[in-house]
Amino acid sequence: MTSMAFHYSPLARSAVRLTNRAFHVSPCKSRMPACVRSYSSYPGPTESSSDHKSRKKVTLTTLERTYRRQVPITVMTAHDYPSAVFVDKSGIDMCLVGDSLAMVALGYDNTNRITLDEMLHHCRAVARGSKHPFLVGDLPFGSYEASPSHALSSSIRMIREGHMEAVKLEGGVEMAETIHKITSVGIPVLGHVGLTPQRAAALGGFRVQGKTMEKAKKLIEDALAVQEAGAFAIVLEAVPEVVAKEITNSLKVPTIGIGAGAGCSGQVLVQLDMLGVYDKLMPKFCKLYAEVGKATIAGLEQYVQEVKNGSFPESGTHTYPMEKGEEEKFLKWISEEKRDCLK
Ligand SMILES: Nc1nc(=O)c2c([nH]1)NC[C@@H]1CN(c3ccc(C(=O)N[C@@H](CCC(=O)O)C(=O)O)cc3)CN21
Ligand SMILES: CC(C)C(=O)C(=O)O
Repeated sequence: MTSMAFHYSPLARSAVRLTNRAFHVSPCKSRMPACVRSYSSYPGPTESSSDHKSRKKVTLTTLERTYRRQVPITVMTAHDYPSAVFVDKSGIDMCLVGDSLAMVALGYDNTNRITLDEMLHHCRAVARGSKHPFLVGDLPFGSYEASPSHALSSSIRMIREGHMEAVKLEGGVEMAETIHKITSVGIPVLGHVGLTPQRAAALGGFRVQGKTMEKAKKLIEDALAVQEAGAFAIVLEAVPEVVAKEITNSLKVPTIGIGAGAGCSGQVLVQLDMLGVYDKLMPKFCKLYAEVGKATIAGLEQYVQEVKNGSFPESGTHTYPMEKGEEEKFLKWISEEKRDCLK
């Protein structure tokens, strides 16, 4: 496709050049639920600060408006129902079922083992939990590289069987024809350039990309090709801050950075990393926002201790009574049975 060849020139950059400042978004008011059912000792879920009940569904139009207003787009991964509910409740704009789940949720050493069928299983669970964010499913390794039509059938499955609204795929200039094919039938595509983990072996591991002038130029060409092929946004993973900023300024679509600095139009992190759950790998770019892993182990250890010493479960609190008067009758019958047995 000759039309897909891009030659970057800093002078020919898009007119919609955005300055990426830190934008202050006023927090939504928090509201307690009017009525909390309490038929068990579990008090029920509480409302988060983003007041998810009154939230509108995020669509491509919403995302475009957010980008135009220069408000950073928030993206977070989810891989199952509870992690999707957390994303939904916290006011995140876009929920990504990333193939990093192969590592963080399934324990593989890289992302290439997971199949499309396995991804679809996780995507459906996420779709059940995340009702407001825009939903993107990652096309896993092997499900889109062979040909544009192979990629299109995988994308259709992602929408129909995975209940996602868009797909993400890794690659630059070489994937432009594929992205064009998918977007031309109305399936939104999120591009992904820079460190593309599915190609980690060829890249020599999970390495920062675009560290030399020549490699940075190639990244800009890749991003422009992905944009021109119809991607609605592009993930920039592990690229120097200055390069990510320049790519962002060159594009008419938002960039979603991960390890790419604050100059991007939005940010994404892997949920189990930023919550301090996954402990095998912690990329330099990841900030720890909670220590859920530590809290979980402390909770489990206390449970072990209390079961062993008999303080859990507590009678009356975690137990069920018989109907009124039935316990006495039952105990009396038991003692009579025992007496009969001893005869
Ligand atoms: N749990 C998890 N979090 C992720 O963010 C993530 C995955 N898994 N798996 C797929 C990719 C791989 N990612 C990674 C993993 C490690 C580094 C990392 O440690 N990079 C080194 C720099 C190496 C170099 O100099 O090139 C670093 O210091 O951050 C970066 C991205 C991001 N993705
Ligand atoms: C980190 C994001 C961008 C991703 O690709 C994933 O979670 O797989």
